[in-house]
Amino acid sequence: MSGAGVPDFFYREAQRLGYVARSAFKLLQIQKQYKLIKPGSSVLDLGCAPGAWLQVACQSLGPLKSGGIVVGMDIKKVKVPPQCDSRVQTIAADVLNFPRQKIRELSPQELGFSVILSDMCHSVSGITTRDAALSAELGMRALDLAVGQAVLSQSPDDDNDGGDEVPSNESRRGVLRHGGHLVIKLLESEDAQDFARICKPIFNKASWLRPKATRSSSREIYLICQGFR
Ligand SMILES: C[S@@+](CC[C@H](N)C(=O)[O-])C[C@H]1O[C@@H](n2cnc3c(N)ncnc32)[C@H](O)[C@@H]1O
Repeated sequence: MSGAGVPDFFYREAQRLGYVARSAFKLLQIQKQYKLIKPGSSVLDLGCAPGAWLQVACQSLGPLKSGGIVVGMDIKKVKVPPQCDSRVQTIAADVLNFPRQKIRELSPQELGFSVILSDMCHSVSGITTRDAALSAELGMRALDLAVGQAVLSQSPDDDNDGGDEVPSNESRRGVLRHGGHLVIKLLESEDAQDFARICKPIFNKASWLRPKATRSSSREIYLICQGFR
């Protein structure tokens, strides 16, 4: 629905095409422009409910015989939606607390994922600074899960003064494969700009996208990071 409660173009299109939510069109646009998911890709979809990105990710893998896998995680229980095949599985868990090693174990041969998508967000309170801080917390968890603390601690934005607990080997290693891609949803803010500063040196390319299906009232923006170094 649109903000005024009137079904908008993307809502009607989602219904017509069998997508469980209009958000499908955001990932469809990302796929059209960046072609991140390829036949055989292993995809981790963080914040996957109600499952529209699972549908688009599964379609992007191509026919069943091309292989690939899509693992969706959400704090809510998610039923694998229609149009998805046996390559899609979902897990109900809080991404902020779920152990990284358990996520790795869900990837093919425990080698990590080739694409990590984070569309996670809290329900918006309307308090701009609070919403931006919560969005940055979820975005930072996605980035940390993907690249690991070993990489983040080399970032010029890392403010670790040496007094923090030394991370275990496990937390130092991310679950994104080298050459892999990461998409993070954020709300526009100063914090969001820090993500680009951190990601530019550790990926071949990092760029911002505001998909056409984003509602005009929303401050959401996606950081598209390609080619993990
Ligand atoms: C905008 S929705 C995602 C829509 C989804 N990409 C789709 O197309 O169907 C954001 C999701 O993030 C989830 N979320 C928020 N915080 C989370 C957390 N800590 N762990 C897991 N999921 C979380 C919410 O439950 C919500 O379902």
